[in-house]
Amino acid sequence: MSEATPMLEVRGLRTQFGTGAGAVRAVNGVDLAINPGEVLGIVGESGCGKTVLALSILRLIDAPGRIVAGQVLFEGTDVLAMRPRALTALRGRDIAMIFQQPKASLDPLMRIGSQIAEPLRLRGGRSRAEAWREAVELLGAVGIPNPEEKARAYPHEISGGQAQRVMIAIALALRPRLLIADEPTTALDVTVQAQILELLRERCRVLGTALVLVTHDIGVVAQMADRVAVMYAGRVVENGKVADILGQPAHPYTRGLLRSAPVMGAVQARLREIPGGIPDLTRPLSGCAFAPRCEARQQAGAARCDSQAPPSFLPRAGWQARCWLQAGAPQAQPAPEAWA
Ligand SMILES: Nc1ncnc2c1ncn2[C@@H]1O[C@H](COP(=O)(O)OP(=O)(O)OP(=O)(O)O)[C@@H](O)[C@H]1O
Repeated sequence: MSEATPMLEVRGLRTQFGTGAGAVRAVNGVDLAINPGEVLGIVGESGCGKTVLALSILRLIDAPGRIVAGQVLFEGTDVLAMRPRALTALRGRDIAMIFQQPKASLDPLMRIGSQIAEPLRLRGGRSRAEAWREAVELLGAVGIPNPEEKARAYPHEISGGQAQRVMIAIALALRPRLLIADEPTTALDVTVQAQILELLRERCRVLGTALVLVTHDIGVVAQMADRVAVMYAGRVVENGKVADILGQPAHPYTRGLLRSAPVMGAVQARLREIPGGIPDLTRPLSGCAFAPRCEARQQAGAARCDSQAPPSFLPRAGWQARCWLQAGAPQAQPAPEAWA
């Protein structure tokens, strides 16, 4: 962790889904911290629990899902214990969220200007005219051409990229302290993805909003984030500064992700997928969840990997990795209890 006091702390979070086959442990003991104004990337393969973690932070998990343990402390107050009224006030005003499918998140029957103006009027105390004027300004700030005219358009009249720009304007209209963006560019044409990410980072920087960016693409993390949490099978397996972790990953899973994606313009001869798939999350794990796919475990023949879940080690201050065999293990110290 950096020395800053975290704005949001997730402690021991567990979210499960009841299914006929047993409880899916989608988030299985996550600890995380987000500092004011920083960009935290959450990365991992499909199904490793990123979306469920993001939704759990805002208590947006529907049945058969249930948060079964943990705390989500926003500026010291546990979101999981908040009463409905406080929770409603928190969402959108303090913490906002944007999703993968911008068009599905917009109201098809409402002009886009009104969709931005509404929260400004109802929750930001603006008059109708002020809210509309600000909505037009915000459309301009997120790069919508002819914002006055576009404010009167309906969602079906704009492109997917423009819809995501509108969602960013809506999410940031009330200047939240934290924005959670779940794969915000996955549904968009590749040509606009980089522009939208750049816009997101720029708007958050201007407003001093911290950003949690959920992505399966470690290249996006390299481009955007200050810190990264790498998730595998419902857990954070490595967590720290992007420069440390992408420069010298301690966890074999992080190394596998890096090998399977082009990063920071590095010239790579060949991309290699990590063989195998994520484990069945209904089964209790006896050792490291990644052990069956882990090259380092195969080379070292470490039986401990199969029988004991690794605690967090600290390769360096502010850097945690859950691996018995991590690079630099001799210097690595077990993490304090809160992170173990
Ligand atoms: N409603 C649900 N019922 C049962 N299982 C669920 C439900 N929603 C999610 N899961 C399971 O929880 C696990 C984590 O899913 P999650 O969507 O968080 O993964 P992800 O890392 O965000 O992947 P993706 O990038 O594909 O969205 C998966 O095994 C998924 O099948």
